[in-house]
Amino acid sequence: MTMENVPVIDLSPSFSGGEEGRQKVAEAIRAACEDIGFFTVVGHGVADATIEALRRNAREYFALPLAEKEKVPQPVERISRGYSHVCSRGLAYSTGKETPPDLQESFAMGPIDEAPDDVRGALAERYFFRRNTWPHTPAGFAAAAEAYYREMERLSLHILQLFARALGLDDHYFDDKLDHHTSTMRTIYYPPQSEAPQAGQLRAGEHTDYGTLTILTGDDVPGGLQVKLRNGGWVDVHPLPNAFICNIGDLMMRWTNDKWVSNPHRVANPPAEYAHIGRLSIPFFHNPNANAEIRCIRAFYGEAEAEKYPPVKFGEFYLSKHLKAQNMTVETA
Ligand SMILES: O=C(O)CCC(=O)C(=O)O
Ligand SMILES: [Fe+2]
Repeated sequence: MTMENVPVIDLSPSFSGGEEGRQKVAEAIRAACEDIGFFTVVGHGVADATIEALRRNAREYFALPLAEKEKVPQPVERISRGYSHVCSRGLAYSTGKETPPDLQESFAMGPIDEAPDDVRGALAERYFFRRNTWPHTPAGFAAAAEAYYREMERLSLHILQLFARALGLDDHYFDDKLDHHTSTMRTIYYPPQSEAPQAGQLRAGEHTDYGTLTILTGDDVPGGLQVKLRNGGWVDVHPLPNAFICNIGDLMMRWTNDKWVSNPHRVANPPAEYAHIGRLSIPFFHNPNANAEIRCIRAFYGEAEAEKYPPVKFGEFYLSKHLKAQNMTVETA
């Protein structure tokens, strides 16, 4: 890895620049994904007002008393819906590491669309297509989150098509693996730290994301996102105004037999003089269909190079990591 900073990529030529524009943007994405695994996008076409409306509602929500926030709790299946309180998860557990839990609270949602036929009535419907539920206050939270989620659906499909091109595949290679996607979105609040964290405790422990692509807006404050370099060092990722930070998840690594890296990242604690500042961040985790089979693409292995990962069904792969991050295992009954 040679990049020490997250590159900024203007997506506008990929919307309006025809074949040449798409190719140019795909090349820039390929360079980032073969290296640091993170890139910032501008020219994405999402209106500032859509981003701001969700950020405002999320801030209002997290400022409510705990009892109010707990009125829409995370369901017993421990899936990404509803409110999760501070210290209810540890992202480093998903990598098998023992740390104190993460200093964050969140409110999560999943697909707005209904379960497809191949999932309806199966366990996967309960885990991936459970209806979203919303608090009464702030009154605009649900609408703002759904409008933003719809924009993320559009943008993530566009970027996945650029991924396909960047990998030398047909632009639509991934389309049929994503047409009933199971993406989730979390509004996360990292509260001010009135006490020093425990040894090894972070706002978000070191991990890689489990899906295809994460698209994030976050406050640029001390105690923010950091990405791990190959030499073991950490570099701060500074969100630009009205831009999104993108990073690839484990599935891109599995599909490409490690040609693309899903890079470890974490959210650091603020230094003591900034410990009174909370941080809001909103990752959209793009995930494929529950039943999509994730196996190394033929072009990425050959005579000399074996497939590094056995084929997995996305739903099973995801649940095992997601539940591990909460010290849980999959319930199969
Ligand atoms: O809050 C952030 O900036 C990153 C959060 C993150 O990496 C995650 O929740 O997977
Ligand atoms: Fe992450």
